[in-house]
Amino acid sequence: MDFYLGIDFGTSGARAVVIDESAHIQVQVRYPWLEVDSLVSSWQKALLTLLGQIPEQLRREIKAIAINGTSSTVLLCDANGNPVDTPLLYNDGRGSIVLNELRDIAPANHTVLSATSSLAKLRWMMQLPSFGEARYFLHQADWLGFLLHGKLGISDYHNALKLGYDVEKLQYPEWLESLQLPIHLPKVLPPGTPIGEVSPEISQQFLLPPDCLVCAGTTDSIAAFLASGAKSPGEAVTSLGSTLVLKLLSHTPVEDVRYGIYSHRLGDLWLTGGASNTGGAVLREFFTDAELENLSREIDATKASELDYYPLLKVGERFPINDPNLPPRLTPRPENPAEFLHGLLESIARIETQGYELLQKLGADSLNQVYTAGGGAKNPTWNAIRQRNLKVPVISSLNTEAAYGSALLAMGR
Ligand SMILES: Nc1ncnc2c1ncn2[C@@H]1O[C@H](COP(=O)(O)OP(=O)(O)O)[C@@H](O)[C@H]1O
Ligand SMILES: O=C(CO)[C@H](O)[C@H](O)COP(=O)(O)O
Repeated sequence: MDFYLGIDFGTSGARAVVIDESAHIQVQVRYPWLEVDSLVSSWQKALLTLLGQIPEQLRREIKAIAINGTSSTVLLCDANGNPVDTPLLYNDGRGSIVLNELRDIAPANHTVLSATSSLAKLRWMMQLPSFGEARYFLHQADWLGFLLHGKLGISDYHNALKLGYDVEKLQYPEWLESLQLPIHLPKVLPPGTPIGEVSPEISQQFLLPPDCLVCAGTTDSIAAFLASGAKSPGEAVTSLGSTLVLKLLSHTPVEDVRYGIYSHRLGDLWLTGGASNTGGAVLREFFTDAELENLSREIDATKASELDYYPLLKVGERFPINDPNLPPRLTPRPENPAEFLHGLLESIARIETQGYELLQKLGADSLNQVYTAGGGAKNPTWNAIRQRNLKVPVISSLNTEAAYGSALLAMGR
């Protein structure tokens, strides 16, 4: 029997899922980030540890692998694929200082005109002393794929969107090519396209078949969409992970950088959406997962909390307000922890609702139901609060793990 491996590199950790030809899960393993390592060494350690945790008899039958990373997490590498500096994570807003320069280069209202876009990060990185050694600009998923197949500088059009890649014409646009940037931008393939076989070293080290294919990957929120089972325009997936990410499947794309809205291509349809900096990471600042579960049970989801927060860990928001200077709003904080949590869950639900209303106002298909992915999906109280705000059914996903979606991508689904 053939098996397929999906690996999700998220904010709080990495996860791997192996499925069989009927998409049934055979094994799933997790690797939480440890503070001790540098980013790239923790990514590499996670990749190799997760591979090693898959039972040998399954590894020997894996036919294809796909990896998703967090979107617009980027790094510079030398000619051998060695990172030359620290990566910039998806929500890093240092690109804000180059936005005026980008506005003179890119078309008005283009997705790259965000402080956290991959192109803004690249322009910021160009002033680093280490840039002189850099030969490739890669996304997290591209570099991790390279560790397995050994081919440097290959990406997918989901990860490449925020670099400025034109996902309608399937090419880098003229205005970007004409910059003649002194670095290789990745070659871009459709997500799930086989890039090559695992390297002989990886095949021998992990007893993977020599002809095991590594495929072009995707981003974590799109992998979560693929995992959910959503298929028809009007269906949406909200990723309630460390961040809040919305994806509403539509017949037409929507792009409006004023609100941090962009659209990913999915076959001949479009995943309209955006990624907020609010989400589970803010909850984790105040509550353990066990406290979230226990305190949520004390909340009456039929009643709206009067507390009106904008839950952020630090200054800066991407969507539905695209403002690198937006401050967190987390007061007044009630004595009762359940009341405080109710305010946080309700406020994040209001941001989610505002996001979907904006997408529909700007031309996306009408929302008819919302699947949920990520760690927050397991909270029935939150799902009920969200359903009350969204006024459409909030239903359970086929699978809430992005790694399952990447395994489906590897299988060619
Ligand atoms: N019962 C719960 N209710 C709400 N949120 C939860 C619950 N359990 C975990 N979470 C949140 O899920 C998040 C982790 O989800 P996950 O999908 O692993 O995130 P990511 O992929 O972004 O790292 C944490 O930030 C945590 O706050
Ligand atoms: O918030 C994030 C991390 O979880 C990423 O930005 C997320 O992947 C959203 O980006 P995209 O819509 O391109 O997938």
